[in-house]
Amino acid sequence: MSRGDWHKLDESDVRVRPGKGTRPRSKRRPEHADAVPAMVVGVDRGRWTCALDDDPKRLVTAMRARELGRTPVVVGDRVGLVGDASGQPDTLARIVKVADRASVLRRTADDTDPFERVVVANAEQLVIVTALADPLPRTGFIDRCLVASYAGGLTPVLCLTKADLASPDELLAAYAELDLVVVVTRSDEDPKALRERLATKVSALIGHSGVGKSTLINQLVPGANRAVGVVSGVGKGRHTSTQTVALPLPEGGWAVDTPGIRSFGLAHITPDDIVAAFPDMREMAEECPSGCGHLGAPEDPDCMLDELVTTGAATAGRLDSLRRLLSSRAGLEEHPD
Ligand SMILES: Nc1nc2c(ncn2[C@@H]2O[C@H](COP(=O)(O)OP(=O)(O)OP(=O)(O)O)[C@@H](O)[C@H]2O)c(=O)[nH]1
Ligand SMILES: [Zn+2]
Repeated sequence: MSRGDWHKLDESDVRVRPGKGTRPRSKRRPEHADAVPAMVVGVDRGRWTCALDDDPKRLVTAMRARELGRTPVVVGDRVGLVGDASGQPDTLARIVKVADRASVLRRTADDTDPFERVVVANAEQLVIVTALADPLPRTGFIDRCLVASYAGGLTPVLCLTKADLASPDELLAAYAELDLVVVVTRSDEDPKALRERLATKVSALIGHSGVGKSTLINQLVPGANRAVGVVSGVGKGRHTSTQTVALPLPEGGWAVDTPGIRSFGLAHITPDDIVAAFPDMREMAEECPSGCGHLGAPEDPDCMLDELVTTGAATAGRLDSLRRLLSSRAGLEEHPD
């Protein structure tokens, strides 16, 4: 908002980002000065597998301390452990602290579900795995993943698999204006570019069944033994694993496999959450009427983002790309994935 506009301010103009799950929790917790730091790498029926000091060789099984109540603790969470953290068989540590999250990959059961679940915490990247053929790529799915990553504070990486079957050119053109990191892979070649992209970082991988995500993870993580399924019809495959799990990369960092997650409800995300991820647009969006959905005419005829194109600050293609993402959020009734 420019200075001259101050007199137009009303309370609804005061923009407070709705931190939601990312807000620091203020619940009173006992101090545990002796707690040791660890990262959650797996969750199974009330037991959390944690890597002490992020070391994949020092795994400890833990339970959630009573004082944490029902605080969700998910893969990627940075926790503090007390009790027996030796990792010996039949020992159990206790999670007494959960650090504020730097990013969250959330989902809801569908767009109308008011309950959102964090599925991965603190991932720096979201790798959106999409096959170029068999099954055919779905831009609706890619767009929804992009929205979820922008809103959750993750950097999206588009990974186009099965390049031996089809050319990536059409998809690359469709996403060119978004400045995405794109890597193209095929199973008969080492995924070097992706490997380099993931090194030392925590990255969540998401993709429809059959796109080759398990094949990729097996290439990236020796010994991961992710079951490779058989594609049977468009987007259908065999599901062998359903647990989200962080797998250690030989280069350092973690690949978080999210086998059960193939869709996102985006009900909790506002248009401003998405625009905030576009540094060249967010300032202008502050000039928009309050409640602007930034879609442009006819939905938002007074949206100021068109001004960026008029003045040459952004290309029409880039604004169109942003608006396509915004409408993938707005199109609540259409939920193809
Ligand atoms: N032609 C070709 N086939 C591939 C490639 N990558 C994977 N496939 C095949 O695609 C099928 C599905 O691969 P998966 O790795 O199981 O796919 P996924 O995404 O893990 O699927 P789910 O295990 O069902 O979640 C398998 O038959 C693979 O052999 C590739 O780059 N090219
Ligand atoms: Zn607007």
